[in-house]
Amino acid sequence: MVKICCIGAGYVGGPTMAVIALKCPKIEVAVVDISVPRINAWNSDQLPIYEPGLDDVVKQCRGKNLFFSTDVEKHVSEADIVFVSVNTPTKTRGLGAGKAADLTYWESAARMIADVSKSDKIVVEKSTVPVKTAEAIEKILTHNSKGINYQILSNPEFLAEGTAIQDLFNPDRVLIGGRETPEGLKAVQKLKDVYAHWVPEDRILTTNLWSAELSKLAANAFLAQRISSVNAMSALCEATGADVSQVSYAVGKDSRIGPKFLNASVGFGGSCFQKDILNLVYICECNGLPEVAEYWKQVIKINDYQKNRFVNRIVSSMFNTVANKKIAILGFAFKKDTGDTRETPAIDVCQGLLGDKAQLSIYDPQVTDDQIQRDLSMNKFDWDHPLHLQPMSPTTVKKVQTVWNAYDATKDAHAVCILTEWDEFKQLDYQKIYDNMQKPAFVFDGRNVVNVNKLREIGFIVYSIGKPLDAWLKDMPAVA
Ligand SMILES: NC(=O)C1=CN([C@@H]2O[C@H](COP(=O)(O)OP(=O)(O)OC[C@H]3O[C@@H](n4cnc5c(N)ncnc54)[C@H](O)[C@@H]3O)[C@@H](O)[C@H]2O)C=CC1
Ligand SMILES: O=C(O)[C@H]1O[C@H](OP(=O)(O)OP(=O)(O)OC[C@H]2O[C@@H](n3ccc(=O)[nH]c3=O)[C@H](O)[C@@H]2O)[C@H](O)[C@@H](O)[C@@H]1O
Repeated sequence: MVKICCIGAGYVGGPTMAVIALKCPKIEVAVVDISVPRINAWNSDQLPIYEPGLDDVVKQCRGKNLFFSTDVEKHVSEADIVFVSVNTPTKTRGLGAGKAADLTYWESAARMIADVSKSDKIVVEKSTVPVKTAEAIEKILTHNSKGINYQILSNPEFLAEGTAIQDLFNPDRVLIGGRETPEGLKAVQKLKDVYAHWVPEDRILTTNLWSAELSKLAANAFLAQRISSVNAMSALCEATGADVSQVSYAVGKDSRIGPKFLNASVGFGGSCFQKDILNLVYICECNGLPEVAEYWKQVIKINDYQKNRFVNRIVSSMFNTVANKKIAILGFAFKKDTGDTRETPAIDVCQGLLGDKAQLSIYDPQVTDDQIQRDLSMNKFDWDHPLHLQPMSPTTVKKVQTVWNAYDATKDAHAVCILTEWDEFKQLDYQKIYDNMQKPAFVFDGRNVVNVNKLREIGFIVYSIGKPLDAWLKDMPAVA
C-alpha cells in the first residue's frame, strides 16, 4: 500500500489530502501538523476550516485511510510520498523583508524529513515557493541523506477557498514538475498515478521543476492582475459615468479575454495574491529585472489604492468625519463562503475608519469576534505563521463591536459598508434597515451586491464601486 504523509494540516493540506484519501481508497494518507489544536479540530466534529463539502469528505475517510496526527516524525518516516504544505509567509525582517518568502517552516520540515527517513522518498512541494526552491531543498536533503534517495517534485495547488472541494474534484489542471532524469521521471509518474484515480490524463501536466514552481506564481499574478485591471477601470467609471459591471461584461464577452474574474471590488484579499506577487517582484529584482518587478508591483499598488479610495469615499461623503459615528460593517471574510480573514480588505478598510475614530459594528456569518480582534490588532504579515507562534495582542480594539446579525449591526448606524459578497446581503430587508438608521443613511457597497436604484428609492445615499455616482458624491474628492 502506498503511504502518503502531508506536513501542514491547513487550508491546503487538509482538503487536498482528504480528497486524495476519498478518491484513492487503497492509499493511506496521514496529515500531520505541529499545531495540537489544529489536529484536534481535524479529529473532531468542528473542523478547523469552513469549506463547503469538506465535512462530508472527511467523514467518509477519517479513521479508514485518512488520519490526522501530531506525530510528525512517525508518519514522515513511514511514507513513500511526503507532501509539504506549510506556511511560506512574507519575510518581515532582514534581507528581502516585506517581499521575499520566508522559508523557515519549509526548511525545518526538510531537515526533519532528512533526520527521520529510513527509506527512499518522493518529497512534493505543495506550498507556494519561490522558483528554484527545489534546488535548495534537494541540497538540504542530499547533504543529510545517509544514503537515502530523494526525488523532489513541484506540485503547486490551484484551489480557491470557498470552492476548494469542487476545485479538487474537478481541477482545470494538475501540474507536476520534476527532474528530467530517469529517477525524476519515475517519481513524476508515481505522483501522476495518484491523481489519475480521478483526474483525466490530459489535465495532468508535467514540466520541469522550475516551470512548475514559476507557473504557480505566474497564475496568481495573472489572476490578481485581472482584478487590479478591472478595479483601475472602476475608478475611471466613477469619473466618467460608465458602469463597471457593463464594461466588464462587454470586455469579457471577447472570448480571448473571457468573463471570469472581472468583478470590481474593494480590493482582493486572501492569503496568497499579495504574498505571491511580492515574492515574484523580489525574484525579478534578484534576477536583475527591475522593469519586470515594477510591472507586477503595480498590481499591488492598485489594490492598495482601491482600498484607500473606498475609505476616503466613506469619510468624504459623511461630511469629512466619521468620528464617533456608528458604521456597520457587513462581511469581514476575504470572500464569501469562507471564514478566512487572511489579508481581507476588511482589515484595511476597518483600520482606515478606526483611524478616523469611527465606531464599528461588524457582522460576518463565519468570522468570530476573537478573530476580528486579532486581525485588527496584528502587524502586517504576522498572521501567516503557525497559530501558536503568532504574537498575541493582549488588548482588544475598543471601538469595535461584533454582532451576530446584520440588523443589530446596522441599528442606529450612520452608514453600512458591505465588504464581503455573502449571498444573504442581497436579501436583507433594506427598508427595515433604513428605518432604524441615523439620517442621512449611507450604503457603501464594496462588492456590488445591492440594487442601487432600489436603495436610492428607499432614501439611502448609495456608493457602489465603479457605478455611476450618487448626486451627493459627485463633487466630493474620492482620494485625499
Ligand atoms: N490557502 C490557499 O487557498 C492556498 C495556499 N497555497 C499555499 O499553500 C501553503 C500553505 O497554505 P495554507 O494551507 O493556506 O496555510 P495554513 O497556515 O492554513 O497551514 C499551514 C500549516 O502548516 C503547519 N506547519 C508549519 N510548519 C510546520 C512544520 N515544520 N511541521 C508541521 N507543520 C507545520 C502550520 O501549523 C499550519 O497548520 C502556502 O505556501 C500557500 O501559499 C496554495 C494554494 C492555495
Ligand atoms: O494560491 C492561492 O492561495 C489561491 O489564490 C486564489 O484563490 P483564493 O485567494 O482562495 O480566492 P479567489 O477566488 O481567487 O479570490 C481572491 C480575492 O480576489 C477577490 N476577487 C476575485 C474575483 C474577482 O473578479 N474580483 C475580486 O475582487 C475575492 O473577493 C478575494 O478577495 C486563486 O484563485 C487560486 O487559484 C489559488 O490557488
